[in-house]
Amino acid sequence: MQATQLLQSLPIKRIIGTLPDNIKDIAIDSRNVQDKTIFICIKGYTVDAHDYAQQAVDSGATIVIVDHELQLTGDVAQVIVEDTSRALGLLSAKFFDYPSKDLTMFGVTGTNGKTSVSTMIQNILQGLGVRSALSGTIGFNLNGIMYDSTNTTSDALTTQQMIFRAKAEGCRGMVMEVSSHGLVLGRLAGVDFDVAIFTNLTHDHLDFHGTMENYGNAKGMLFSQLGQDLEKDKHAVLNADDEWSAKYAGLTPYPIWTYALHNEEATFQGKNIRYHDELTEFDMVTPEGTKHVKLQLLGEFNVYNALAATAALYCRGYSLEDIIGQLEFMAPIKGRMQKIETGKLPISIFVDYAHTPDAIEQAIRAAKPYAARKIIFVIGTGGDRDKSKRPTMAEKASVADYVILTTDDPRYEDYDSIVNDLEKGMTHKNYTCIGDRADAVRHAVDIAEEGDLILFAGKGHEDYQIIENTKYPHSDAEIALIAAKEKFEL
Ligand SMILES: CC(=O)N[C@H]1[C@@H](OP(=O)(O)OP(=O)(O)OC[C@H]2O[C@@H](n3ccc(=O)[nH]c3=O)[C@H](O)[C@@H]2O)O[C@H](CO)[C@@H](O)[C@@H]1O[C@H](C)C(=O)N[C@@H](C)C(=O)N[C@H](CCC(=O)O)C(=O)O
Ligand SMILES: Nc1ncnc2c1ncn2[C@@H]1O[C@H](COP(=O)(O)OP(=O)(O)OP(=O)(O)O)[C@@H](O)[C@H]1O
Repeated sequence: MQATQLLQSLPIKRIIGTLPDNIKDIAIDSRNVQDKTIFICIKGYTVDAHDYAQQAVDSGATIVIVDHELQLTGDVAQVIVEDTSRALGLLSAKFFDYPSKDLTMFGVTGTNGKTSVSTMIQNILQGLGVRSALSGTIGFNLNGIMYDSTNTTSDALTTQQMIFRAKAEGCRGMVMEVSSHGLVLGRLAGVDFDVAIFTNLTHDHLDFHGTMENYGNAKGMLFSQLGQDLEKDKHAVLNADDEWSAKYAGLTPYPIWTYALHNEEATFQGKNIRYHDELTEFDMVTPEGTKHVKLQLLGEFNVYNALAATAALYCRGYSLEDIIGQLEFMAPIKGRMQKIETGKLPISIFVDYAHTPDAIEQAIRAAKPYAARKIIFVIGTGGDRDKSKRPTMAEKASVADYVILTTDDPRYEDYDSIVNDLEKGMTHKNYTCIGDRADAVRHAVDIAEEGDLILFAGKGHEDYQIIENTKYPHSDAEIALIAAKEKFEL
C-alpha cells in the first residue's frame, strides 16, 4: 500500500525524514517487524513501545508512528501524532480496507454469556452453510479452525487482521465478543457492527472501571457504535430482564429486539423450562407463535443465551425453523456447565466458567436439578484483578451445601490474600480454604459421598493456572477424575 495513501487517514502533527513509497505490513510489536513495516509505538501498562522503536527500525520498519520525536538511526520516517493508540485504530482499519463493511458483523457484550451466545450464533451460521468466524475468549475460530488469542477483544490491529482473514476466507458473517475493556481502549475502532447484542450487566472489572455506572456506560458504547445510517439493516438485541437495556435502547436509532424469561412484553420469551439429564427443554414465544425447543445445553442461563442468539439471527432474516433446528443440534460448549463423563463413578462432576458473583449464582442454580444429594462447590478467583467482587462471589457461593475457596490464576498475589478476601463473604460455616487449586480439587473428591455433585467454577475451558506470569498445566476435570477413580476404586 502507498504510504501517503495510508497516512491520509491520520491527523499528523509533523513528519521527520522522508516517507517511503510503499508499506508492506503494519505492526505494534517490535518482535514482529519485517521489511517495509509501519510500526506504531503504543504506551502500554507494562512498557512503552517508543523504547522499542530502534529495534523495529533495525528489523525493517520504514515508518514509525510516535507521539514525540525519537533519536533513531537508520532509514526511517517518524510521523508524530497526538495519540498513537488512536492512530492504531485508524491505520489498522485503513490498511485492511475496512473489511467489516463486507461481512455481517455481530457484536456480543455483557458481563456473562458472551462466549456462549457468540458460539451459538456462529454454530447456527455454520450449520446453515454460512461461512463465518468468531473471535473471543476461547480464541479465533475461522470456519471451524481455532487459533489462539490472548484477549476476549483483541487490540485494534489484531481485530482488523482477523476480520480481514475472515473476509479473505470467504466468510459472510463474523461474531465478536465485545468486552468493556475493548470498547474503552478503542480496540474496536472502525468495526462496523450490524447486530449488537447485550446479555446482562452485573459486578465485574471494577478495578478498571471504578463504578458500575462507568462499567455500564462502557458496554453502551457498542450500541452507539452501530451509528446513525438508517439505510442500513442494523439491529439491537437486548435482555428485557436487565434494567440497563432501557438505557442502551436509547443509544441507537435501529430496531430493538428484546428477549426475557420474566418480561411478558419481550419479543422472544422462554417459558416452561424443563431440565433433563442431558438436555433442557422450553417453549419459546416468538413473533411467529410459540415454538418448542430442546437444547443439549444445561442451565437456565443457557435459555437466555439461546433466546439472544435466536433474536440476533431472526432480525437478519434467518427463519425460526432453521435457527431452532440448529440450536437443537448444537453440542455443549466447552467449560460452560459441562457435565464430565464419569462412567461408573457414584458422583457427578460439572465444570463451569463462572467467575463473577452473578455467574456463580446462575451456575449453582443450574446445577441443582442434577444433584441427587449435596452440591460441593469449588470456587477461586484471580490474583491482581478486581478484588471488590471477592466477598460477593463467596456470598453467592454460600448457597451450595459445601464450599471450597481456592485460587484461579493467582498471578503474583499470595494464596492467603485471595482466599481470605473470599472468606469475608461466606454466610455459612460449611466451607474450607485451600489456596492450591489442585489440592482444593482433590479435597472436593475426598469429601464427596455417593450422589453428590461437585461443581468446579472459574476455569471452564482453560487448561492452565497462571502463577506469577507462567501458565502451568491444570485441569479440574482431569485431577478430579484421577482422584475419584482412586477413591471409589474404579
Ligand atoms: C491490562 C491490559 O489490558 N493489557 C493489555 C495490553 O498489555 P500491556 O499494556 O501490558 O502491553 P505492554 O506489554 O505494555 O506493551 C505495550 C506495547 O509495546 C509493544 N512491545 C512490547 C515488548 C517488546 O519487546 N516490543 C514491543 O513492541 C507491545 O506489542 C505493545 O504494543 O495490551 C496487550 C496487547 O494488546 C493485551 O494483550 C493486554 O491484555 C492483557 C493480557 C489483559 O489481561 N487484559 C485484560 C485486563 C483485558 O483486556 N480483559 C478484557 C476483558 C475480559 C473479560 O471480559 O473477562 C479483554 O477483552 O480481554
Ligand atoms: N446469560 C447468562 N447469564 C448469567 N450467567 C451466565 C450467562 N451465560 C453464562 N453464564 C455464566 O457465566 C460463565 C461464563 O460464560 P461465558 O463464557 O459465555 O461468558 P463470557 O461473558 O464470555 O465470560 P468472559 O468474558 O469472562 O469469558 C458460564 O460458565 C456461566 O456460569
